[in-house]
Amino acid sequence: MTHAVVLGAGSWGTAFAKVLADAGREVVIWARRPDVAELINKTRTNSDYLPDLRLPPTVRATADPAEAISGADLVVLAVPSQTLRGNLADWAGHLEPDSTLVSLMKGIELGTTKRMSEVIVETAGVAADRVVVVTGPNLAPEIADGQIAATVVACTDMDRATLVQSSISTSYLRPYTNDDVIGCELGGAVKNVIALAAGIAAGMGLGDNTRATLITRGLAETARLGVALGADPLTFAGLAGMGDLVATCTSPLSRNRTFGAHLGRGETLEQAQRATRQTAEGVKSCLAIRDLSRAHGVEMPITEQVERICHEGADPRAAMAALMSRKPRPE
Ligand SMILES: NC(=O)C1=CN([C@@H]2O[C@H](COP(=O)(O)OP(=O)(O)OC[C@H]3O[C@@H](n4cnc5c(N)ncnc54)[C@H](O)[C@@H]3O)[C@@H](O)[C@H]2O)C=CC1
Ligand SMILES: O=C(CO)COP(=O)(O)O
Repeated sequence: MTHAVVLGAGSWGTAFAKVLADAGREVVIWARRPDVAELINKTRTNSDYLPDLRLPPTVRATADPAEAISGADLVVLAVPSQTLRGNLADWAGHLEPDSTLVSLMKGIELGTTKRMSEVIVETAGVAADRVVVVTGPNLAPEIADGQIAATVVACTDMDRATLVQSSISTSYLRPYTNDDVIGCELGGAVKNVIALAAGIAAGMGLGDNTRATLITRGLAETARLGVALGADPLTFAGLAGMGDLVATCTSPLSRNRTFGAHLGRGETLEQAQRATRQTAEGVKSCLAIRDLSRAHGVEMPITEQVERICHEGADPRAAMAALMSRKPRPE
């Protein structure tokens, strides 16, 4: 009997394991720390990340990747974007032939400016049509709590997308298939940077007009980059675009938005990092997205300013002023 493996026992990996189990799959979670695997097996909880979640009995955990991966037909990757390449290089030898690789990551790789599915294809040596991206407005604590949401399952092979769709369909999560992998991945990665901007604005005491402006103009720059990279512009009006952007820019549960709020209150990057523990992907991805946009001659003014605040010590007020003093142009 095959099982699904979730590699990464953080917030989303753990909540996603519950989704798979609720949809009827046997699930093995790989945790980096043996004590986390032991805690999950003994108490059905992962209290560091999702203290209120109780995992179903069809989920078990291990810290041994070979044991977790062998026999799995569905391999879900839920580690930070910037460690994926190194992690997968260690794991690739254990993959079953023709298993489906599911990416939950929302980031762009530093240095290479590659999307996560590209990193997976390259590192695992698998065909692109074996890689499925799951992305949408899916804040882990709400999904873990069984609150209703929808998501997108993107793959160039619709049969594989449909297979993953049925593996994660539950009474509270409604997955839609999509064949625009580029657009879906960009929507997920760039919204983290725009959520940082929304958090920075909130931390500065700016209100709802500012947030709506950042969401809307953030979506415009995401779509501009997407089109330059071959995405379908309509994707950005969907769950992987607007949907995720709204959830992340408005929710206090978002780690990116929360991180931004620390910066907006005048803290340094190091102070914000000390105050927040979980992965805020936009902090690193903003550099890679900025590089990607410049390489393709696409203007991304919000991303540029977020990068300046995060990595060049720019003052949030000066960054906002720079955005407002740009040359007037039609919408
Ligand atoms: N948390 C959420 O609500 C959602 C997160 N995502 C995405 O899922 C991905 C994973 O994020 P989360 O689970 O939320 O992050 P997290 O910070 O909650 O957990 C990350 C996990 O990766 C592990 N990890 C850290 N460094 C590692 C390394 N070098 N090697 C292997 N494992 C390492 C940590 O121990 C932890 O278990 C991110 O790309 C995030 O953008 C996507 C949708 C929702
Ligand atoms: O991707 C997410 C919701 O869809 C989670 O956002 P954060 O990583 O900012 O918490």
